[in-house]
Amino acid sequence: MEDGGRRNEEPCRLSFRDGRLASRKAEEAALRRYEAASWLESIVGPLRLPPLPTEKEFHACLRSGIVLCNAINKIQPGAIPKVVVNQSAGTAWDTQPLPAYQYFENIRNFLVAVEELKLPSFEASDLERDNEEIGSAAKVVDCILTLKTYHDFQQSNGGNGWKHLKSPLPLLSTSRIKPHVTSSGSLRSKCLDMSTAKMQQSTKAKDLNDQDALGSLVTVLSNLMLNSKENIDQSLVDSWNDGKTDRAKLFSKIMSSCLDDQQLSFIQDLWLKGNSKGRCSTNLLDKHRSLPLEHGDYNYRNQLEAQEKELVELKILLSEARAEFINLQTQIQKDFIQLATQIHELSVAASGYHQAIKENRNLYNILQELKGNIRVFCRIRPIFNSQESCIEYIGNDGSLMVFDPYRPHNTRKVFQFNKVFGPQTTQCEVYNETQALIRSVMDGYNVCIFAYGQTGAGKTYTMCGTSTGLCEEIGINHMALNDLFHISSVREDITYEIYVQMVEIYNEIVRDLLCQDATNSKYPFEFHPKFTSVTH
Ligand SMILES: Nc1ncnc2c1ncn2[C@@H]1O[C@H](COP(=O)(O)OP(=O)(O)OP(=O)(O)O)[C@@H](O)[C@H]1O
Repeated sequence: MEDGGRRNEEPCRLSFRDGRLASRKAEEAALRRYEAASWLESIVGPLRLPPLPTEKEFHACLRSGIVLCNAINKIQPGAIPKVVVNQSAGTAWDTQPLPAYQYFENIRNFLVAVEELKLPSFEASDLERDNEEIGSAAKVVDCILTLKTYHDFQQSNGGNGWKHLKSPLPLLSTSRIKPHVTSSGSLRSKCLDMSTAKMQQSTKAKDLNDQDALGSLVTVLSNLMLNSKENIDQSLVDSWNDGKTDRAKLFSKIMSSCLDDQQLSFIQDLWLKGNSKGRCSTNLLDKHRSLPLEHGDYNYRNQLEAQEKELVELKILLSEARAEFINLQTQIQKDFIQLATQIHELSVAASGYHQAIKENRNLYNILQELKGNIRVFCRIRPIFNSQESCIEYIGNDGSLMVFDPYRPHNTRKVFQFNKVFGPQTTQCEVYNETQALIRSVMDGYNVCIFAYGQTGAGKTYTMCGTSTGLCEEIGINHMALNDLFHISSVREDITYEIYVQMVEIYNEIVRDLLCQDATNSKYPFEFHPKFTSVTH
């Protein structure tokens, strides 16, 4: 009552679903009928059936048994020695109907022939006019399509191999299958009768080594399974037909649902022998492995076991490598953290260092200021030839006493300088006294060094050196520039731009010494990227 009540609650939904299912099944049955009719026409000639014959039209065509007998005789010559025909009408099925007993003889002969081929059969009554049993039409179509498959298989393999197999249909489609079906009626019990095939496997199945034969076998088995699809889940059939699912897997699934272990073992033996690449389904392999093997199958089993062993070893290696990788990764992370800490410490130290340098520079420049922003040095040139020296005394404190050699007692004079360089003083010693000021230039201070004296006193010699090219005789200008470039290269954090001008002031005339035009005296002159120096 409750069920009935529930059904009444959703009548539309249930009837719609049922209607869709029925329509789909009817459509499928029509297609299969079309396929069967087309094949029969290709074998026995035109049947004068409409393109999509109804079940009634199809049965009417087959009812005399002439078409079926002719078809089986074509694919198995002599299967039915005598086909009863209407002499007046020839072999056409739709001219004059035969008496019932005559066409019954044809149908009976056909069914016997089919049975001898161990193909799915049906009952003669399935073709009777008043038989409306559900599935009777499908059984006839199944039988014809299996006959078609058998024919295709024969053509592709020269007739070899088929006899090893029995179709599932004799077991399932007709009343003859009933003794084989278990009381539970489960799908697993509805299996192929492979016992005969198993016995013959060692002799004839060995012929199926070649890939084409194996492919055909798969096709045939698949078609058989699908032809007997009342034994298979509708979902599997749908999956097969939609073409999206991997057919090899689907085949394996179908086989698993229709065959028992022994039968699976047989199919698998064939598959393994024909498929050296081992592409067969894993499920089948597992089932195959659990069964006792015949001689010759041990190679496959050994190969499988060796590969499994290698796989296990590879897995162990992989896990070890993975663990090692994780260790390394952890170690690298630790190293990175340590490195980051050290870099941070270094940057702190560097900033402290820069601060210290800055303070140092400031102190340095303060010291220069304290020493005096203007410093006056005196350099005494060596005496040449017969000249007489006028130097009386040179003090370390920058004092200098001179006298007139012609009047030595009355003319002594003392002068005070920051420093006095004697006649033996080298260029380097003179530069050392000015170097501290020159370095202040690099910290932004303005510095001017110039030489003053009478003609021939040694101004040019001191500032520019001589043209001998000797290193110890280069002047203060060159040494100062060397020093400036050295400091700029050491202080990488500061970019310096250095320009050079060389000017002569002589007789109140200013002249650019680096200019191509020596007469140019228009001041200010263009800067040259060398150094700046002024001589007097
Ligand atoms: N300290 C020194 N040691 C050796 N030779 C010197 C020294 N000073 C100058 N001389 C030499 O004395 C000569 C005259 O020097 P210099 O040309 O430098 O004088 P000046 O002051 O530049 O003269 P002017 O004003 O006429 O240009 C040069 O031959 C020079 O080599």
